[in-house]
Amino acid sequence: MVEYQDILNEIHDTLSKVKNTGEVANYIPELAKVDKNHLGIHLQLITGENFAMGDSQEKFSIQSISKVLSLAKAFQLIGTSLWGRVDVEPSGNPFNHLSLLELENGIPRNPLINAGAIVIADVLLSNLKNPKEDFLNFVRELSHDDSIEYNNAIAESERVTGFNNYAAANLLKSFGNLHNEVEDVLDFYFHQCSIMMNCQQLTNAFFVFANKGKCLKNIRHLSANKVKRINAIMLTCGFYDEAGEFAFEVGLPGKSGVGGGIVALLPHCYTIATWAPALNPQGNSYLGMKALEHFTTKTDLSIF
Ligand SMILES: NC(=O)CC[C@H](N)C(=O)O
Repeated sequence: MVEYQDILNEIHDTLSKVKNTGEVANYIPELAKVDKNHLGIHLQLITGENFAMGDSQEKFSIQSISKVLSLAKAFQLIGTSLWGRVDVEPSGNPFNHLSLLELENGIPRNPLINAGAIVIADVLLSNLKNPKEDFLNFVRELSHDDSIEYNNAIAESERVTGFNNYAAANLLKSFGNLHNEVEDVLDFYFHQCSIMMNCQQLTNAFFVFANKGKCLKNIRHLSANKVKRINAIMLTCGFYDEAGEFAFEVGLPGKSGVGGGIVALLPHCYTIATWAPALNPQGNSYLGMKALEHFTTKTDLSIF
């Protein structure tokens, strides 16, 4: 029997002695206000048991973690026709890289880099009646939690400094791969990134990817086939130019966000979320990566 709580406590002790060389994201001014010394972990087993450590109940902005949830909704809505507008190859580049997009005629490398997520946002705008409301409801349904909300101050903070994302959206528009107006698509995108969740809520929302498409309450939201594809995209593209490093160190499909969150999962076994706001130079949580490396090494529970 694995002593999960002991392992989480050990990780906390080990990491509290590590010099945290990361920095909080400051290109979105609202995110720069967060204290970099938080550390939380929540573990949700497929059997229903839960284990937690540190600041696992504090909410933070999920940022790019939302890209997996928007992808799931878009895939649920329009199926495989999605792959005509966005590819499924790792980019090997930072999340906001632009030049590949021009070279590859406005087809983003994958749905988890910014340009890809902006195309997904466009798909949702075209296929949902009340896009922001409907998407938030989808996230709430997956998590079984109606308290989940957008953070308008963070969305606005990102909008006024979002020059790179405006560039990506305009490039996509020039190639005909954005059907709605740039301003409307980005308004949706900035809001999805602003969603506030804690580690436990993230493990609940991602349960569907560990459980062949069924959520914690055993309701089917996605087919097992779609979940297989989404997990493959998380494994190969979830950490941008550090996807190889995350597979090597941790060995799980997962997704990070510049709010300092990471969520990862072992199919048929567990979901786990970490929050530690200081980021490494690739934009992934410095201590979160270390915590997950310790966890899969100590438990010997990774996909490999
Ligand atoms: N990696 C991230 O979390 C980036 C998301 C952020 N909202 C951006 O578009 O820059």
